[in-house]
Amino acid sequence: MKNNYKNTPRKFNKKREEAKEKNVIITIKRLGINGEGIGYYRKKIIFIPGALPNEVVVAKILKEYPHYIEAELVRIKEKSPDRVAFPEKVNPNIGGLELAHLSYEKQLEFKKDNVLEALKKFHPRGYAKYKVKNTIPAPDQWHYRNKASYQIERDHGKSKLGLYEPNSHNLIDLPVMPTQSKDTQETERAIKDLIDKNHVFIADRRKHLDGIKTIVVRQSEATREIQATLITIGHKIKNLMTLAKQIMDLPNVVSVYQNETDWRNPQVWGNKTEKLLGKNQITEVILDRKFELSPRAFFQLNPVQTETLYSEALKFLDLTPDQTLIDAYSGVGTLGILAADRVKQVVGIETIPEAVEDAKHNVAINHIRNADYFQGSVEKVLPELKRGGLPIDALIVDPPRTGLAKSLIKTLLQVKPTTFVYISCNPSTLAQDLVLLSEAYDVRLIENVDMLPQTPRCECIVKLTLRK
Ligand SMILES: C[S@@+](CC[C@H](N)C(=O)[O-])C[C@H]1O[C@@H](n2cnc3c(N)ncnc32)[C@H](O)[C@@H]1O
Repeated sequence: MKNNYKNTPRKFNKKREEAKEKNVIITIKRLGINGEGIGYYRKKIIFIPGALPNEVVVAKILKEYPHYIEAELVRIKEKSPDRVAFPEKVNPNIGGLELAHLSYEKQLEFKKDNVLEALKKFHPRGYAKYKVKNTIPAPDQWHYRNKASYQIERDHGKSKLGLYEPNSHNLIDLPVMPTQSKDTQETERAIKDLIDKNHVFIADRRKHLDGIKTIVVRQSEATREIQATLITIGHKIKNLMTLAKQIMDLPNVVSVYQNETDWRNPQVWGNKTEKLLGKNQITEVILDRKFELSPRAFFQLNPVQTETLYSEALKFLDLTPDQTLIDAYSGVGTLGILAADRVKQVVGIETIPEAVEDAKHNVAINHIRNADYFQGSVEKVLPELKRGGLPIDALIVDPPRTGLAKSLIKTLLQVKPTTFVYISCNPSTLAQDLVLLSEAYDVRLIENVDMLPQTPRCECIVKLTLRK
């Protein structure tokens, strides 16, 4: 098999250029949580992205730290039977394809092991008895992402559109991204061409130039509608409206937004979002319910697996008609709306105001009468609702990668909902949260759904049972 790493020109950032160049031969022992090969060199752990367990590789040391070494794969001397060909014409340095050189079967095993390793590391009470099920595979392992968020830059008079190499300012132009859906990829590239054609400014930090910084394209799987958002540095960008009109003429585009940010903001999105043209939202359908989505609202980006994830979560919830279900970290209201006909009432909590507006609207369009959504942080709003007399007997939490706030865990250990399901996209914060939650709850079952093939990421569903 061709060694895809051998002929790939790799760009080095400054830190790497300064690093001492040194080639070493390493036997890879296992994969790290980010999918990198791990071996040992002079008793120090050495991380080699792109290398697989049981391979013998030649690696170049990039940087040596007191407890570990970062290295780059130069050549594979002994290849793993689990290695598969890395997609052609794709730069292996981009994020999102960290496991694309590993067979899919082994990717699924890796994702389960990642959960087991996190449990072993933080050892919540009784963890050895947790049943972690085999990872549910995704039917489509390529072209599944229905949202793209690409950065745009001008480099020597030519524009580049793609993703930054992890931990660097090196933007990799991405004419091909094999996990991205064809429509979102083509729309991104078409918008880039229109930016060039209309001479719309691209933001430039060094020259203090306002302009477009990021292009976000999201498509509904059900209706095929596309929403495009131009994230800009500064508000007034010359020819932006002309550009928006031309974007509206692209296939399936129904809505164009501008989101404004500034260089001080480390996040992709700024706080001001304004519709330029078209519809307010695009409509997605999940398990026969409709969901209208504003640009900033979170929504899973693998629509086929989203149905699997939510179906499994609903099974785990095991609700009864007398219960009040709290949908914590509710986004546009998905889980609560899907569960509404099984309980007395649903109360959702979410920080992003636009997502809360979407959730309320989604309640209405699905003709649901027993669900309400509140804006604010779960750690603040949940105790307020409790003080106001709301019964909290069923709870689903679906936090971001950072997991649950300690103050929220404290509240939960006092409130003790009898039905409790935790959806997590980060086994490490999940395991740490379980250390505290296992003071009052047992964990019997963890389901793992592969939402993002070719990446080390996984989505766990945990059923917590209140100890008697
Ligand atoms: C992983 S998403 C889950 C969304 C939703 N459950 C779904 O399946 O689409 C996490 C959501 O939590 C929101 N969020 C982040 N921190 C929060 C907090 N402290 N309190 C409430 N919501 C929060 C984010 O805006 C995002 O919508």
